[in-house]
Amino acid sequence: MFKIGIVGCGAIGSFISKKVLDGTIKNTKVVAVYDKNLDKMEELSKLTGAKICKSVDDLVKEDLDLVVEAASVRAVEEVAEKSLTNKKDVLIMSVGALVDKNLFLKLQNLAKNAGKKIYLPSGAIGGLDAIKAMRLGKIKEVILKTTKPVNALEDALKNLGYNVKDIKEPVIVFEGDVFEAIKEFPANINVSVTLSIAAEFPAKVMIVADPNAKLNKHEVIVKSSIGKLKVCVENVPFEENPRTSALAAYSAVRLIRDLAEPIKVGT
Ligand SMILES: NC(=O)C1=CN([C@@H]2O[C@H](COP(=O)(O)OP(=O)(O)OC[C@H]3O[C@@H](n4cnc5c(N)ncnc54)[C@H](OP(=O)(O)O)[C@@H]3O)[C@@H](O)[C@H]2O)C=CC1
Ligand SMILES: O=C([O-])CC(=O)C(=O)O
Repeated sequence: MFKIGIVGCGAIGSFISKKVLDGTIKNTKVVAVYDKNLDKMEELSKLTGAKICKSVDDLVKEDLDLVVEAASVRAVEEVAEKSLTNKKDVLIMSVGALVDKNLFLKLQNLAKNAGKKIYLPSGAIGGLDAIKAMRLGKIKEVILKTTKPVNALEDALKNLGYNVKDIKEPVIVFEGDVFEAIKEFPANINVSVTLSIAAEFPAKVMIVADPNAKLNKHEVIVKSSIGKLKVCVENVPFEENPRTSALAAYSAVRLIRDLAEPIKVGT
């Protein structure tokens, strides 16, 4: 039996758990959960039978094959560092944290020394398989244009001083590099960091708030010496958390399920 611990019992953590329970992810059990939100943690524990942990320290001491971080950019350093130090593989959803080169290198070294893996799912975008291959040529430009409904961007927009009720037509609310993008939209644009890590090239990012949009749209463009890639995904958002695309959670489910598969498809 493959044993998982989950930090962050929100939309993605709960979805992964349901896919363990319904057998989409086979021979697997969610054995431990942790969340700073007690209600969500208790709810997920009730659903899965997993042990409620008092802290990340408690969770990583359990007998686990994989720790899933599905909490927040701010949680990543503690969760990943403690997982690897305690000889556990870790899957990171809040990939945005890895925009910090020092953290990226620290975790990479910890993983190497522990003989453990850090998994970064494709999340809410597509095309990383091709981009990773293109990277072996010369990457010239990486662009991500994200369009989300206004309510999906609400927290970040309020912090930036927008009165969200005044947004009546599509507005470009951000244009800049991946480093600024994840700082200003930490819960909305993790994908820009995943993309930049896959390409090993910093993405240019544009974020559009569209009051008429119903879907989370990500348009990825990569220009390289090997060719040009254009991928556009239009994702259904989660009801429980409209900031998050369903595809992001499905991508994590697929990654965990594939760990046990003998045949690997895609780069
Ligand atoms: N890689 C990708 O493509 C994508 C990544 N994401 C990222 O994945 C993560 C999970 O997303 P989602 O499930 O939708 O988010 P949710 O907000 O639905 O769930 C996150 C849960 O984690 C809790 N939490 C936050 N910080 C901590 C912490 N430091 N320690 C313990 N618990 C914590 C939250 O508590 P509370 O509610 O009290 O804040 C909440 O219960 C987010 O960081 C999100 O930005 C999302 C979509 C795509
Ligand atoms: O789910 C999405 O559409 C993307 C997202 O929130 C993120 O990358 O943080």
